[in-house]
Amino acid sequence: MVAAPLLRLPGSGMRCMGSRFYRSPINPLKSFSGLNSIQAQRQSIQCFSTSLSRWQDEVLDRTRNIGIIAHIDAGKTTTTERMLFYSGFTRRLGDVDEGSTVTDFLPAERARGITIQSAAITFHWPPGNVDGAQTGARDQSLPRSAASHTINLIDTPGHADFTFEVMRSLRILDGAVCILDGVAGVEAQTEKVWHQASTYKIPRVIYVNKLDRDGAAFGRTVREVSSRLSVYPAVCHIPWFEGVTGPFVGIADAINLQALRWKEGDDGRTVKMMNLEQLDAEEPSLGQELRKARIALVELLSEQDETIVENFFECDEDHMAVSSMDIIDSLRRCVLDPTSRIVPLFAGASFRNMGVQPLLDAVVNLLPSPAEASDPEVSIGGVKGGLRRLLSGDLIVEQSEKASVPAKSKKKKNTAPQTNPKDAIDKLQSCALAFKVVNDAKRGVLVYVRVYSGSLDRNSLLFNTNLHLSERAPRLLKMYANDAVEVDSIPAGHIGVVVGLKQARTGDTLVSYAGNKPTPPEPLTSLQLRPIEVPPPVFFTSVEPHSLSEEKRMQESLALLLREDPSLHVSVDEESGQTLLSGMGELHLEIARDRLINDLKAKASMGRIEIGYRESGLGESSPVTKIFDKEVAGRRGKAGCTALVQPLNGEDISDAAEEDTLLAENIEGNQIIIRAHGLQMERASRGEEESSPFLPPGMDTVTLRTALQNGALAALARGPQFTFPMHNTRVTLTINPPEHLFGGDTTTSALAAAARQATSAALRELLTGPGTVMMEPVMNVIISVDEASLGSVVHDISSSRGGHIVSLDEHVPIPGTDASSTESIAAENDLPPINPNRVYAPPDPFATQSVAAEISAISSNPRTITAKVPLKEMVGYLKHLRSLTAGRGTFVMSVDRFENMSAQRQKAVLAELRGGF
Ligand SMILES: Nc1nc2c(ncn2[C@@H]2O[C@H](COP(=O)(O)OP(=O)(O)OP(=O)(O)O)[C@@H](O)[C@H]2O)c(=O)[nH]1
Repeated sequence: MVAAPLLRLPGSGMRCMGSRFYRSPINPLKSFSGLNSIQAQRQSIQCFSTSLSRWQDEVLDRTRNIGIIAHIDAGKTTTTERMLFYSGFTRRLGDVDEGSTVTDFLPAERARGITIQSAAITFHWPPGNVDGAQTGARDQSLPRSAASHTINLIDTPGHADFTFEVMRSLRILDGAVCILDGVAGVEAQTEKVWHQASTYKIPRVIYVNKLDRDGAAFGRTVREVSSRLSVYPAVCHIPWFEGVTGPFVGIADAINLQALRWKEGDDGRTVKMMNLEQLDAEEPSLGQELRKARIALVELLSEQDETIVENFFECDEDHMAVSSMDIIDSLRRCVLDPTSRIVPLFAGASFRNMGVQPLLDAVVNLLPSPAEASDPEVSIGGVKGGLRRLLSGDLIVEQSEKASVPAKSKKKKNTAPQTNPKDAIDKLQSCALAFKVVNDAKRGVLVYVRVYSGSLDRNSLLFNTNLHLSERAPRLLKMYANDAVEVDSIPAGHIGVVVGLKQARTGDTLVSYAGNKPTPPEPLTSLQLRPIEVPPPVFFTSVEPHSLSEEKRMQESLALLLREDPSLHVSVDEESGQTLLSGMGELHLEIARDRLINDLKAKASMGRIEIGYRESGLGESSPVTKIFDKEVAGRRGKAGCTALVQPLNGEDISDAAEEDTLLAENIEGNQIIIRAHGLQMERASRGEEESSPFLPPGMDTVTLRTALQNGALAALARGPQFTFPMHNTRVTLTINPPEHLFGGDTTTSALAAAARQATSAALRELLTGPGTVMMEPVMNVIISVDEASLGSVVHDISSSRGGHIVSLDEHVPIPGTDASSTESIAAENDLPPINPNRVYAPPDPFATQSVAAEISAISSNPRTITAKVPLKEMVGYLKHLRSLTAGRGTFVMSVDRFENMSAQRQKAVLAELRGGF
């Protein structure tokens, strides 16, 4: 008996899902009426300024900046495509396998069927416009999904090579949907991204996808969530398998006590919905299970949330009688509470067009608006804290106190004069993070920004605190995947695009400020939003232009690639003149090659992808002085300096700072110290350094410093024995002005050349003295396996691959991705483990007795191996792991550090390199 007609709602039918099914008591169209719009207009005329800010607050309240995170292939792109379709954004369903998706729009992404770049897309859910006509105080008796919301969706890549890209996207999200593959369960990459999201305290909901596939095990996945992600899954949906063991046809919803059945083979807009009684008639066992799920949900929430306990008592302790609104509110409180371990969990099969609309409702109902999101971390002049504290002035006061205490041995004269810190913060007009740079064939370079405070206006001057330069923002856009709408400003909490910036790179902080000075007042110049560390590259390849005339074009394209992706590095081998591109993984470089050659049309070819070994000195050189005196490009240049190289044994940078230190910096695994004895700087009346009798006319200390640093870096790029870049090396350059500077003859190129020659000579000196050693990248590897394969995997790692096991079943922080993740994982580790057998999960219909036993062994006891293994031994490991674990094993890895190689290993690797792989 069919209890409710198959629904095909009028028009596109797309609005119906998000709205009508889940905000049952109202007519969704009513709140969008023209009458409301006229009233809103009148109100805005009466009290423009207050209503404008209220309007902005309301718009912000109806905004969600969310991301989708998951293991590779869990179905992020497929789910995103459905979201775009149901929201009315696209008219047809994109297909990853056909290469017709909206979000993976780069040719390389379409060809490979994977997401490489994050794309930010804006759409509305439920469909409609979020404008003044709709805003107004929210009707508290209705879920938020009763009104249209703006969703800015960042599609993040899932492959481990793009971890940096994931981190970059994560820090601008206010909430996230974590997609799990219902067959594979919780995978290694999921765990990694999950912990990274915990670092930024991002509220999450979980979506178990692919429930239509053979072997899908929803119950097992739920239990894995508790044991491996260390959270309590609040099961809001349970899957509906027709006749218990038949195909997946829909979901039963424990929040609203109803079931949704999608029409088979349809585009997903036609849904049959039924209440509990109707479900009992159609699928009695599912009705019974739904009751159990509702009881479990209310019980779980009661453990965390006082209010739901009161609601429960008001309903005479009847779990079924608690209203769906009370449950949604309770879930929302738990999701937004950073101390809560409850995470709502939903079910679906995006590819079969099932489950996506209720997931969108969950995004709107449960994830935070930008105003509710956690305070983003900033650093300013060496002090870290929340942006809100900065804006209140507290953080900047703390910073100025710190800056005014002179470091014991630090030279004070380089610090710029400080304005009153409160004045500086008053001058801050907006603060934004450039989270993505994309080269668009039609529109040029697009810089995606998330605005955190104030409003980024068209034509404003933006100071880039990473590059220390200002750029004007000539055009602003709101992006809709590949399409764009021009706007005058991007307010706080929103995501948009700045067109026309020539320098800004991914990850840079941009600030605008009052006044017309070229730089903002100190210490705003050092303001950084959510800084992240770029891990060192471990693979490299050479890039060769097809002809000399193509060289310039190739270098421009490489520069653009680097703006897009700061985890790529370009260096030039001084001796061979070869350009080397290095990155995080083989796939990372392959994609870079595709981008360079196919998308940016550089006429160049790339060599073999190789492991990036390093070289390091085994002792100290003696000081080497070089005077460069040559004519370069028709101009005489003369400069000198003394270089000393030493191995770096974990010394802190501050150990090196002395009275005459011009620079002390850690760069790419090395340390550069520059000293200038007796430069005799003269100061201007304002206290700033002005000139020195030794400095050539027009040259300041910054130029001097940069030239010397560049010279040292060029020399460090090539080790004296093995030609690999130097690592773990401290270079100290000393300038004695009367001996090394020669007035007008001292050019920046002469300074750089002198620094390079002196450093290279000091490095060569090592060969006749203590010698050098090759270093190799050693990876921190986390492998997930089942109990049965544990022994063989451990044996393989420790005997065949020369790795050593660090721990079993413990989360070890992954260095190199983010410093603070160490704390967050440690904090997560401190939480008591959750017993998966005490977590509610519906039975898996396809589990036979033996399969069930195996599943329970896996889910109650999945094993995690943490090991340190040389990268060389990990090339092609996935295939091997799969064969050892009957396809179930997964792993993630990141660079731990570079380690000295034994003489024997060094010999073997060199022989292999000479003979080719
Ligand atoms: N059977 C089934 N297949 C699905 C489902 N969702 C996605 N897929 C398939 O799974 C594969 C991976 O899907 P994607 O959407 O590209 O996954 P992704 O997570 O975006 O992958 P990356 O971008 O590479 O990280 C594709 O072949 C999809 O067709 C589903 O619900 N059921």
